[in-house]
Amino acid sequence: MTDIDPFITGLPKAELHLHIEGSLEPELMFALAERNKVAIPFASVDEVRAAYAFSNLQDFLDIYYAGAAVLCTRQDFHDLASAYFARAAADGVLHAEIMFDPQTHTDRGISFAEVVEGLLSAMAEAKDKYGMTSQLILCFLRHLSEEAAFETLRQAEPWLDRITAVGLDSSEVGHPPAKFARVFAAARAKGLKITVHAGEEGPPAYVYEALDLIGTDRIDHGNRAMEDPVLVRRLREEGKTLTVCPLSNLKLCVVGDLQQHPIDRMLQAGLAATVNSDDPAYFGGYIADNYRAVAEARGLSREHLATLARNSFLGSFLPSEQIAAHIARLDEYLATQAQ
Ligand code: HPA
Ligand SMILES: [Zn+2]
Repeated sequence: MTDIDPFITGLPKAELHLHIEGSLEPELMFALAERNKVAIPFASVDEVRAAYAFSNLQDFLDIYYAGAAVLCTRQDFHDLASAYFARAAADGVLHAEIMFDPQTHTDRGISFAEVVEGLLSAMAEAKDKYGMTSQLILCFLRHLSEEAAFETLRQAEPWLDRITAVGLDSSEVGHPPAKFARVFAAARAKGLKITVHAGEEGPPAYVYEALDLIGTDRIDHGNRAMEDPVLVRRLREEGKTLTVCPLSNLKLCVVGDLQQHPIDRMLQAGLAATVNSDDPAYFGGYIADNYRAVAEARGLSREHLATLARNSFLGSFLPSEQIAAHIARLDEYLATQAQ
């Protein structure tokens, strides 16, 4: 433990890039497999953890979708999210924007209602227990068709007042944002915000498509935007939030090691970068672990860390009064730390 550790844990922050299915810890995976009588291809928790050695995004996704098969009932989704909120609260998270992948579940015959109602009840509980605010981001799986995404948006209709945004995730290369331009336009017309995974493994061209063809409000990851100075200038000028996930980048070999992670170069370039956990149960750390990992590897100062936390509130989909209230908490915290 270094003296930066308690500063990071206590730092008020928002988590903007978290796949709730990616917070399924092996212990809960086993408990749910038992509860639902679902077979999983692992004999023990240790065996599950040993399987978490990935060389790219697809390696991870194959295991991640297999693990999600234990999630069947509203109670399962509640328990999953409840465990995440407890962990996030301990890491100083005041606000969490939770991505979920309905198609992973509806394609197995689980109803959209089971998934979303379980998540919503855990969100209400997190507000009561920790005062944590949260929002839902419905993600379309980009390896599936445009038609399937439209069908998912249709299924979400009764809950659209409780879903804040739509996102795009899963296998990036070969599935450019352009494939979903029409479904995002339909979602936008229904008042939903938009965030798109782009530039994790895909080229800068996919980031341009997310901006130009989808009008995305945020970019999830965005690492490869750093290859294109014109794109970097545009992201800065438009104040686009990037939801960066350092331990994910390490585990999926987007960076060779954290010493090469671009987070401080992003800040240096004036980009609205944030730090997030992506799939914490699979990548070896929750949000504070991600802050700590880059703080150490890149020698980030307290000012850098405070900027990342500030960016997380500013980039959230909360109404401006709530953003201001969260930032006031951050400023109070920073004032106590300066004494
Ligand atoms: O990092 C990711 N990238 C794309 N899809 C995902 N689904 C969960 N995590 C990810
Ligand atoms: Zn992600």
